[in-house]
Amino acid sequence: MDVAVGSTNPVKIDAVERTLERFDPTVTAVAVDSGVPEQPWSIDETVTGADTRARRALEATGADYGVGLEGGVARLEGVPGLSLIMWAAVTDGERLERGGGPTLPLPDDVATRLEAGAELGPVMDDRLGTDGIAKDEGAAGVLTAGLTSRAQALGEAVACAFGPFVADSDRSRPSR
Ligand SMILES: O=c1[nH]c(=O)c2ncn([C@@H]3O[C@H](COP(=O)(O)OP(=O)(O)OP(=O)(O)O)[C@@H](O)[C@H]3O)c2[nH]1
Ligand SMILES: [Mg+2]
Repeated sequence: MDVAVGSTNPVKIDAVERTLERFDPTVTAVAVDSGVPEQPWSIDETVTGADTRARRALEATGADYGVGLEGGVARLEGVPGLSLIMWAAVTDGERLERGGGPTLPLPDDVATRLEAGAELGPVMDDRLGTDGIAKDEGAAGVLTAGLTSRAQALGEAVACAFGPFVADSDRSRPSR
């Protein structure tokens, strides 16, 4: 199975490789433009970024599947404060399916800086004195003290978006 990922961020490649391990995939990283701002600010923008990355990765390679992963922030109805969200899109060139990853609360000082126009990765680096945390454990790892990691969190989104292509549709349908 050939899978093209619309990013060169190693953490996104890792998320796809570890999630699809059972299919022994050949995973190719493709630099594409997400078509949305570097820091998406809504579910809509985040999902659109994931969709565009998936389509462009597939177009650029002719792989079996294109995968797009996008991180964003959003104020969610019923959830106080600013949330970190992540979405995946998978396409085989005909259909496109989407899946969401975990949602994390962002600390108020981080939210304030994002509201002023900053991007999450650099804000986290500045706060921690690190360089490139988004390519490593990510905000998801830091804000959970390692209980999850960015690769693991993104992997859940990949699994949910990939499911419709590989699940047995009869068995996955609820029986009645
Ligand atoms: O979903 C996430 N989970 C995390 O744990 C995390 N830690 C940092 N960020 C930041 O979120 C912004 C958009 O992310 P993003 O999808 O554009 O990724 P990216 O910029 O790292 O890679 P890419 O654009 O080269 O593919 C960027 O500022 C990332 O640094 C995370 N996003
Ligand atoms: Mg980015």
